[in-house]
Amino acid sequence: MKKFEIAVIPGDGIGKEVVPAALTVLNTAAEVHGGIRFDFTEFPWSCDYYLKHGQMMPDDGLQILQGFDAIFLGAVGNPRLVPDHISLWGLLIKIRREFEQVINIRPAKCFKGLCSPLVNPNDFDLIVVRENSEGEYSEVGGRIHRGEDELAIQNAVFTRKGTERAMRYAFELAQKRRGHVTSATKSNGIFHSMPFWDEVFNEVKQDYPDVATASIHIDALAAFFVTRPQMFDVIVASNLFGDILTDLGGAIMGSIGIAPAANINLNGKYPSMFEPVHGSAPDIYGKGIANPIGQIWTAKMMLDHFGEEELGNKILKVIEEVTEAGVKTPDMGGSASTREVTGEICRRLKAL
Ligand SMILES: NC(=O)c1ccc[n+]([C@@H]2O[C@H](COP(=O)([O-])OP(=O)(O)OC[C@H]3O[C@@H](n4cnc5c(N)ncnc54)[C@H](O)[C@@H]3O)[C@@H](O)[C@H]2O)c1
Ligand SMILES: O=C(O)C[C@@H](O)C(=O)O
Ligand SMILES: [K+]
Ligand SMILES: [Mn+2]
Repeated sequence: MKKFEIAVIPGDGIGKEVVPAALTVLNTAAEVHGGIRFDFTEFPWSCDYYLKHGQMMPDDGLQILQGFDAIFLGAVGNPRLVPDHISLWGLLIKIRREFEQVINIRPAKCFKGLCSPLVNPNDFDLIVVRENSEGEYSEVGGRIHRGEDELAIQNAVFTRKGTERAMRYAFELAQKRRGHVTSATKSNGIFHSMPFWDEVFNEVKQDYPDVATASIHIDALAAFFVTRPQMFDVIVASNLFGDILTDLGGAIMGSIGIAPAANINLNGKYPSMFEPVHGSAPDIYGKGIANPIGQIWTAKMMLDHFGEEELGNKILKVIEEVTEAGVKTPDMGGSASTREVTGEICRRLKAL
């Protein structure tokens, strides 16, 4: 029996609804498999925790997490209680950074049974490789002269190491897929970092002559996500561009509530973290209607990471069957609850 030790952080808002749903599916998947087991250890780190303790996680939080095979997280953020930059940098981004989860992979594809808002919802199947450790997400800068003459400076940080690492990951992924990488750039408007990004891309691509490439400005690229998403295979993007593109990836699938993500530690020193693209959705929290598919598909990505691709593929297949059968939450145009969608996924998984 293979055993996986998973640290579970439901976090805030609908994280507390979709994480338990995904754990139910994971337990069902383990039953179906017969040879694996999950040990879940839950941590209450969240904005509620912050209100009680003055921090998003305890001082030794990272030390505690380090011993696990993976971290399974829901969402972080409750702007009514804690400013977003405090809560995210205190938990989600802290873990990404300290655990050197330098790549964030976020697939999007045309899904059976989903109602895409696209006029021409052509078959598309793309994956965004988001640089996850630097770029526009930086603590370098500051604010002075509070008041009328206030000034805010936010520096972006692009290292050759981080840029090249994300690009190489994208090329290697493309070699296993349809052999195409698109670089998301903005070297017409961003004077230093994006020309640098382009230079590194042009260097790195020389090492992958079997992979075709394109370099497209992020504004045009965003439009192409809507008008012809089928043109993309792998897209490599900076931290912020990748963030924005992947909400859009969710939207063109039919709902941001189904988009999955994986924060990957490449050097094996720390666990990787699995959390969907969406946030804590305070507008629907507590109604029992959050779409659990993003979190469940994220669980599938965790299984892939563990080398259990076959089981992961079964989960994805069942998710598609369930949406095709019309068991969908309201964000996808259905009327099912989180619990009903989860129950149907488990039922079909057992019946496979
Ligand atoms: N990775 C993360 O933990 C993460 C990601 C994004 C936002 N956030 C945080 O979440 C909070 C809310 O942010 P936001 O409103 O910008 O983004 P959001 O993703 O939480 O919500 C955007 C919209 O999508 C809907 N939505 C999201 N997930 C859904 C699901 N599973 N099922 C059905 N509908 C869903 C919401 O109801 C809302 O209308 C903020 O505090 C933000 O900082 C956290
Ligand atoms: O900005 C972030 O990275 C937080 C959230 O929007 C995400 O996509 O994970
Ligand atoms: K999330
Ligand atoms: Mn985001």
